[in-house]
Amino acid sequence: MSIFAKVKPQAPLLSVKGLSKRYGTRIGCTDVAFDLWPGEVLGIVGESGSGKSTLLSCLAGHLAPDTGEVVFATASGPRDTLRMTEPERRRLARTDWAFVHQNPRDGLRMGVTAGGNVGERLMAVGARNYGSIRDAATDWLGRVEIDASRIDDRPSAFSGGMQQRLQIARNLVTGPRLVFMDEPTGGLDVSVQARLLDLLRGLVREMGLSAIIVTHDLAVVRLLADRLMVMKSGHVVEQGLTDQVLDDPQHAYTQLLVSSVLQV
Ligand SMILES: Nc1ncnc2c1ncn2[C@@H]1O[C@H](COP(=O)(O)OP(=O)(O)OP(=O)(O)O)[C@@H](O)[C@H]1O
Repeated sequence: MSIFAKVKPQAPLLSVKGLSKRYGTRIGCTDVAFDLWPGEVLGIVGESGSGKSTLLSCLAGHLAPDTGEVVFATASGPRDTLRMTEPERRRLARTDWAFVHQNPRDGLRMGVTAGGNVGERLMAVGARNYGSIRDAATDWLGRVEIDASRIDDRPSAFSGGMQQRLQIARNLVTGPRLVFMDEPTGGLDVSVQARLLDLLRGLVREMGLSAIIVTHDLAVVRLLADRLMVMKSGHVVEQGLTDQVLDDPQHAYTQLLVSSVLQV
């Protein structure tokens, strides 16, 4: 291990303060605040309707919150992404961020080949050489355990697990600095989930990814997340190191969440 490995970076990658979103009188999420440090994986858990998706959508710029700030460490310094122009935010989403949807159909272009799905993301950030784009696509298909012989197949010919792995390749090929994931293993068979989780864990470690993962599955955060945030009725009720929160939950709701899983 490098002697620098344990030195904390000087600035958070993402710094969120006072983030709130209402739908009319209903609370989506309220007064959310946290820092995400480079290389850190944050899990957001909570029951259905607790505000996880609302929060993730606000963080990723898909939904405008009512109040708050989401400061990202851009290459030219910290910027509040909520105060960026739409083209600026779109550029950031293309170059620095990635978003893995629960349903791969929302994150893939189903009419484009597997190789095209990966390659077009490289082209969007300026790659032009056909040969090296195809090489990178082949390499990434291999990294997500899709046989190179499938490069010219469309995702519609893939299984659900393969589609999700292709979506991950499409998102990671450009080396994003922050990855948002919305229930990345949801909707898959248990054995397929386990394999995908294993793959994701390998990639997260190998690439030193910073990620925010929304899930209702505590096994996913146990394996992937360094830190955990527990939400209930739009509020963050507890946050801390994943093992600490899961092994010694302080809030009654977290205790219930953890014990209900253990009883299954
Ligand atoms: N478009 C919308 N219009 C009105 N209310 C909404 C809308 N989207 C979400 N809500 C409400 O906001 C609250 C938080 O919902 P959200 O979808 O963020 O929760 P969640 O934790 O992601 O749930 P799930 O795990 O079921 O996806 C809920 O009360 C929900 O009914």
